Amino acid sequence: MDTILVVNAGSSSVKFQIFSVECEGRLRRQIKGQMDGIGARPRLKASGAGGESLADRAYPIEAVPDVSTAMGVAGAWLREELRIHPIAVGHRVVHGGPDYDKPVLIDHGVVARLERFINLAPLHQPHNLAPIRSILTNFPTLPQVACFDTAFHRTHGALADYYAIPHRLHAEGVRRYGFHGLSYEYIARTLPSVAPEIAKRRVIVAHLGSGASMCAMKDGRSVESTMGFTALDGLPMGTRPGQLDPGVVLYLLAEKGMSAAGVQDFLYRECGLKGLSGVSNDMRELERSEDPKAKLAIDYFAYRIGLNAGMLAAALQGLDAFVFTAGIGENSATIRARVAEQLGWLGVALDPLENSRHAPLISRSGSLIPVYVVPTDEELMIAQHTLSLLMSTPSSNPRQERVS
Ligand SMILES: Nc1ncnc2c1ncn2[C@@H]1O[C@H](COP(=O)(O)OP(=O)(O)O)[C@@H](O)[C@H]1O
Ligand SMILES: CC(=O)OP(=O)(O)O
Ligand SMILES: [Mg+2]
Repeated sequence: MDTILVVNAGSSSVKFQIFSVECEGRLRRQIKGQMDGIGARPRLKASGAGGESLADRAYPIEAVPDVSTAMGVAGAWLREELRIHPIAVGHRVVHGGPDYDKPVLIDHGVVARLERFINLAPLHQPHNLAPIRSILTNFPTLPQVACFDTAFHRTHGALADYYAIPHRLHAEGVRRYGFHGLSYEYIARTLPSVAPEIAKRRVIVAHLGSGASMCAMKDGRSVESTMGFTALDGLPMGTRPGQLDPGVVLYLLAEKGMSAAGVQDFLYRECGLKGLSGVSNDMRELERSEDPKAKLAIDYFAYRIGLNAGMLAAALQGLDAFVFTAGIGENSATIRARVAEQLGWLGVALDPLENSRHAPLISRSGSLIPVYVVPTDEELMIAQHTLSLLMSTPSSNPRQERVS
């Protein structure tokens, strides 16, 4: 059986999936797993196509100290115990910079170019590149494909690409990229089947997970996004503040004597829902908490989503539908209801029963703007890109280069 391994490496976890390549290039998910708690309480969990558990193993902290090691452990489990030898590996890479507007076959030159963006995505890029390097070293002939979070947004116009700073900085890459593009691309490709009446129209998609952003889409293409040069901008997130006056950064540097590295760490790890609530970065815990600051963090999250939706509706010059996706968007009826309240002025009216059931369409029949919940699937998107790139690049010839 020909299989594709998909790797989505985050700051403290490595998620992976195995897809089999069926006839006519169809993909079927065979295994879904993750190694999380890296550096704290490492645990490998995996399930098969029917949801049955294939592994649930805890490791001592020193056995899995980093993402690279985690990838090695998960890879050894797939190869040695399940005898899986993929024909290719597809990776999520968060930052592709100005040059990559589509997935690319990886070689050492590509890795060197992507290393330039490590400081622009410090929570993600180093972890995205670690498994790529480790596979390049250990299986140099195994084709690897990088799929970028930024690529989907490269269709946005020049006005959406600029900051009001001197042109020379734009020329060297200081631009508004936007992220979560693999998720938005999946939603754009899925809308024609789940909601054909709005797929070609003006849609705001809210990807609300640990990282959170919104994308203004028209005819399935990105027109605007709340994220910019880095994945810090826009909505408040688990540990990132979202939109922030750059004067705050100057204050931290000049008045608080923080170093650049200290500010980076602060902005990526200490702010957002965690900083504002002082309780947790996890929305489930905030929803359970009685602490008034947890309530404030939830209010702030919903308020900022409402404000940003107004901005994106202006970019689209109107709005025909709103879509929720990702961990919070797919699972939290409470947050969806709070966001819908913020969008009431646009004519959004939720159906509480459909919302509590996480139905695909959660607005009332009279709602001026229909509201959908569409589960995202970044991994399937990566597998599809990987397969099509392999098929269109004869030199990568996966069947000849299979590792055994
Ligand atoms: N049932 C739920 N209710 C509220 N929030 C949830 C629920 N399930 C997951 N979440 C939230 O989803 C977020 C993680 O989303 P996810 O898309 O998996 O993020 P990432 O891929 O960036 O790690 C966490 O904040 C988690 O609390
Ligand atoms: C880009 C980004 O914020 O990704 P994630 O939501 O996976 O942290
Ligand atoms: Mg994510």
